Amino acid sequence: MTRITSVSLRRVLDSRGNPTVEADVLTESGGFGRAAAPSGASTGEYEAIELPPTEAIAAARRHAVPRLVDEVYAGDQREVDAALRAADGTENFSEIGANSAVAISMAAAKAGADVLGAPLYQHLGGAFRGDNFPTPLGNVIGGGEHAKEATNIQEFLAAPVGAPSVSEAVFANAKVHARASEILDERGVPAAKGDEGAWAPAVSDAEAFEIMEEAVSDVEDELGFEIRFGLDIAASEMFEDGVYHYGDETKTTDEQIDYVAEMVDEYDLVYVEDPLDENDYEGFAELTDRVGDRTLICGDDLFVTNVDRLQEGIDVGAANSILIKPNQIGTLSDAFDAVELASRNGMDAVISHRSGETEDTTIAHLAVATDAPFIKTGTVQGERTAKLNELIRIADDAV
Ligand SMILES: O=C(O)[C@@H](CO)OP(=O)(O)O
Ligand SMILES: [Mg+2]
Repeated sequence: MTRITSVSLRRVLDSRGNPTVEADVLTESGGFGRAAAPSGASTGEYEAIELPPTEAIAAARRHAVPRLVDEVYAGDQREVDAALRAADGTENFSEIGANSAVAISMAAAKAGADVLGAPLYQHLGGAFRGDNFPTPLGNVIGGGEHAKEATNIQEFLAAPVGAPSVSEAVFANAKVHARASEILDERGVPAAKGDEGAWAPAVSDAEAFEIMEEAVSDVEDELGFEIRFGLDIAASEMFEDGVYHYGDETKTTDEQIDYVAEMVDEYDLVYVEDPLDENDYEGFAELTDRVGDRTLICGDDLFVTNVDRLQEGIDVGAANSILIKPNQIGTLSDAFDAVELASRNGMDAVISHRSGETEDTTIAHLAVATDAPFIKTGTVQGERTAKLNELIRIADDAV
């Protein structure tokens, strides 16, 4: 039997040194699952609500735990997540906190997998899951909300699309990260690291494009397979008073669309996330119309893993992919619904970490379970390598 017999919650450290919620779920037959909530810095306006961990834990103990313990089967994820929603009673988890909800949802999934003796990706993806692996999008240079005084564009992401295996892809991104450091050195530019372990040099976006192009092509030559790159512009963070702010310069929406379209062609970008403000479905649609045949235009803050917002986007052709972050919506069931709606409409679903992370590896399993073309989960740094190494283990049948 997989009935949940205990849910315990505690505060643990995240990678920024902030407290976050960790959940342990135990079942009648001895199944065990543990998971921790990640946390964003460049959060979308429409994300589910993250409460201060102490409050989220107290509220979840009061409202959610009694609805789970002795009531729900860990293997029945829909039932677990419905109990979380019922316990919360709001649209956006403002009562128990999306951080408590997602930690419990993921921990229950792991307990369910444990009971079955199956790896999590198989429990979530089913026996007839494909045998594809996601290409890791690796954050190599970044700024925005993740590092002060660095690039305006939040993330420059290496994408080893031609790697023959997930392991070679992971190591390729690490090489691009190392090569970018050498190039910065050659140019005499010192660089600290941002929240996700990307280099955070005080260079212009134009210079970051050059460095990425050089780093990617050097590693491509060395390894002999295709490596491209992409961006998370996180444009909502730049958008104020109707214009996009690049330091002292500004761009109107039309100029922003032209700029991104030009960069897609000049650098053969494989992926562009949040090129426009989170409320600008029309701008997204125009850009997708212009370049969506040759690159992924991905909605993160635009869709916030929410099926209603995604449906709005589908109706106007606002993007051709969606970023999936379980904590933006609060449960794995909701995240799966978003993946399903996207794929029914011919859109790609890309699975993603947050800038504040823990050693939790759930998203590696989620990416394999959902057959995601890409997973965005950093390049180096422990909380990022936890997921990358888990992908290697999954490919090696070692989880
Ligand atoms: O914008 C993003 O895609 C993420 C992760 O890279 O950042 P944050 O978690 O700060 O929202
Ligand atoms: Mg983003």
